[in-house]
Amino acid sequence: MKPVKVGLLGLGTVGTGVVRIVEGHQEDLSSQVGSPIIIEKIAVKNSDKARSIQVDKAKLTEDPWEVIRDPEIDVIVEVMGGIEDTKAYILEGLERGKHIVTANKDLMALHGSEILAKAQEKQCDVFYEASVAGGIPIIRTLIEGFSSDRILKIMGIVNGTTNFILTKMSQEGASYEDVLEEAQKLGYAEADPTSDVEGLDAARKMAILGTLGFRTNVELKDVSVRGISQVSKEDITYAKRLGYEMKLLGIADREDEHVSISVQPTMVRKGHPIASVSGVYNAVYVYGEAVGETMFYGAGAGEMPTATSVVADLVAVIKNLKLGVNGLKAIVPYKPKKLKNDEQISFKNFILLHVDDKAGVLARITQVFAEFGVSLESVVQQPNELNPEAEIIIVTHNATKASMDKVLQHFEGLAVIRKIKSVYRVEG
Ligand SMILES: NC(=O)C1=CN([C@@H]2O[C@H](COP(=O)(O)OP(=O)(O)OC[C@H]3O[C@@H](n4cnc5c(N)ncnc54)[C@H](OP(=O)(O)O)[C@@H]3O)[C@@H](O)[C@H]2O)C=CC1
Ligand SMILES: N[C@@H](CC=O)C(=O)O
Ligand code: NA
Repeated sequence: MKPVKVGLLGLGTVGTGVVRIVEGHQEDLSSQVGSPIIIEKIAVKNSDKARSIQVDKAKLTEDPWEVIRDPEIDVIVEVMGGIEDTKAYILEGLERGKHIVTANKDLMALHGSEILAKAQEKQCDVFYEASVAGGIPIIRTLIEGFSSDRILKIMGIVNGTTNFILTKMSQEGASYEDVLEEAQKLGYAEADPTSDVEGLDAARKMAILGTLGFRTNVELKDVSVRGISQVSKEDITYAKRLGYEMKLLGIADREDEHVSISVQPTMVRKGHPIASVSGVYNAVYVYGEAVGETMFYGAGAGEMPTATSVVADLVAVIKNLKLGVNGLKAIVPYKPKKLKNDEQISFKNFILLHVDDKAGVLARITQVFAEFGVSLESVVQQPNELNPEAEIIIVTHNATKASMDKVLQHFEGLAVIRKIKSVYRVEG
């Protein structure tokens, strides 16, 4: 029973959880893999920093290369974040025959195919369950659970920080800035929270899910992204009044082998299972041709949920080590990529307009929709209490993105429309 030696890159929110679980669940873990698991070395930025757990100082180093080059280490667990330097550490680790577990979606979304190719060449494992929806085993589910099905749609609340913010804004009327600060304190937000609130973090996760779900190489540049920084309390109030919850939703779908992947604030009808996912919780809804609707729910960020996935990957690597089957190719993105164009992408829309309060305005507006072939589900006009203008709230039926863009372009030049206040995708 030779112990398996692990090198840890990073001892922040996630790294601390990894140490807690490896130490706290040692008996259970070693009985599953057949040998003790030892965290041999840990790279940190500042080895003098006070930590919330006790670690043997002799294990700490400020030089990640020391971990990578240690011949005793079998598996590298990368939970320090970063892209270019981190990629170099991981590639060198693989070159030296070390298996990799990472929580780093930034890295996997941008360089996943190169890293996985290197892993293949070296017959090593690279597992990255924590990179999408922290504590939810969604990557394993797409690779193994749905290996027999053909996935048509994936919808995900895959960023805990923004779901936490939108929930607090909706339920408590809290301000965007205050809630963001709270999410940072709780360890949910990225080092630079712009990537959370502007949707980039979710886009990276959707690129990973899209690749696994559709077996085609979805790259970050294929994902259209809009974040939540422009979502106002007023928008959230309207959403609730109409029976929707505002969510930052990643949506990946395919029809006839053409795919589209996007991230945007979306009004989700309250009856849909994803509408009730609140706080830091994440959920991934998967629709498969054979299985139909499924949904996976759990904490998407935070120390212990994320570390659970990291350590589960570690267990998987060690089991493979014992069986001598590391480096098996799990998902091959073998399909040529065909992205939908704007004529093929279609969804329902919510539009809030501020307009002149006079006769004929509503007719003029509905005429524009008709001109571009957009059919309407509902239209409500109400006076604006503060201004001598009216508000028109429109929900369309499914409309192509191309025709909606034309409608909105036309509205820009229409004198009776004072302002296109908000436009959101509607789901559910
Ligand atoms: N936080 C979360 O809920 C989740 C995070 N992730 C991902 O996990 C990874 C880690 O996140 P998180 O734990 O929150 O990050 P933290 O910022 O809390 O921790 C980063 C750790 O890495 C160390 N580190 C940073 N740069 C270097 C460097 N150049 N050399 C050596 N050590 C370094 C830091 O050292 P020091 O302690 O000395 O500062 C720290 O221990 C990221 O990729 C993140 O995207 C994924 C899912 C959820
Ligand atoms: N910042 C991310 C952390 C997990 O990936 C989030 O808020 O979901
Ligand atoms: Na996960």
